[in-house]
Amino acid sequence: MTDLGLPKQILACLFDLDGVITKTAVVHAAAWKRTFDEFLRERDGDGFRPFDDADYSAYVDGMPRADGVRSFLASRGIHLPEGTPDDPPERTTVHGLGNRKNQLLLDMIRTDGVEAYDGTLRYIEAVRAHGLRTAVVSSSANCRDVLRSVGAEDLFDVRVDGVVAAERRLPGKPRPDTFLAAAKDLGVDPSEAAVFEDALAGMDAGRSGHFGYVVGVDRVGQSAALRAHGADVVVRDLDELGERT
Ligand SMILES: O=P(O)(O)OC[C@H]1O[C@@H](O)[C@H](O)[C@@H](O)[C@@H]1O
Repeated sequence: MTDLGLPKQILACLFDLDGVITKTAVVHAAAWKRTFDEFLRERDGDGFRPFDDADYSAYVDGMPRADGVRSFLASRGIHLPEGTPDDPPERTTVHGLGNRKNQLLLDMIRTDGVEAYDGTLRYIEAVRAHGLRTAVVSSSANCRDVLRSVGAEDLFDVRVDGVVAAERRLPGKPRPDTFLAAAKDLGVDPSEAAVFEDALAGMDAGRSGHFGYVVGVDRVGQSAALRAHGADVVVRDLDELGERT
C-alpha cells in the first residue's frame, strides 16, 4: 500500500460526485422523496406507501435520472410512458417525473447552497501531489455546476458526467461504462484505477469493471451493503485512507 492508502499499481483515481465530493446525496434523496411521495399520493391516496431510504439506496442512488425513475417505479410494479426529455414537470411520464425532481433539486441547491467534504478535497489534492491522475465520474447532469459552486472543477483531469455520458451514449451506473471511459481518457488500464463511491450502483460498476481498487465511502451507515456490493475497503471519510504525507 502507498501512503495514500492505495495499492502500488494505482495510477489514477475516479471519484463519484454526490456523497463523495459534495454533500449533495442527501439533497438528491430529499428531492426524490418529495417527487415520488407526491406521485404515489395522487395515484394511491393517503394510504400510499412512502418512498424511503432503502428505496433510494436500492433503486435510485448513483443511477442516471431517468433510470432511477424507471427502476423505483418497477420495484412497485408501476409502468409509466417514457415521454421525452423536455416533458414539463407536471406530465406523468418517466421524464416528466425526472424533470419534476430536478426542479426541486435545483430549488434546494439555490436556497441552501452546496458544501464539499473537506476530507475529500484534501485527499484529491494529495492524490494529485503524488502525481496520480484524477477524474470525476457522476451520473448527474448537474455535475459541472455543482463542482463549480464549490470551486472544485479544476481538481479533475477528466469529467464523465450525465451530460457527457448522454453525448457519448454510455450506459450509466450500475454498468461500468462511465468509469471505464474515464480510465481510458486518463490513459490507464482499469486495473490501475481506483474507484471512490458511496452508492451501491457505483460499487456494482466498480466490481464489474474490474478496477484495481474500490473504495466504499459510507456516509449513511451502510458499510455492510457497500462490502457486499464489492468494496475492497470502506471508510467514513477519505481522510481515513493512509497518511498522505
Ligand atoms: O438528476 P441528476 O442531477 O442528473 O442526477 C442523476 C443522479 O445522480 C446521482 O449522482 C445521484 O445519486 C442520484 O440521486 C441522481 O438521480
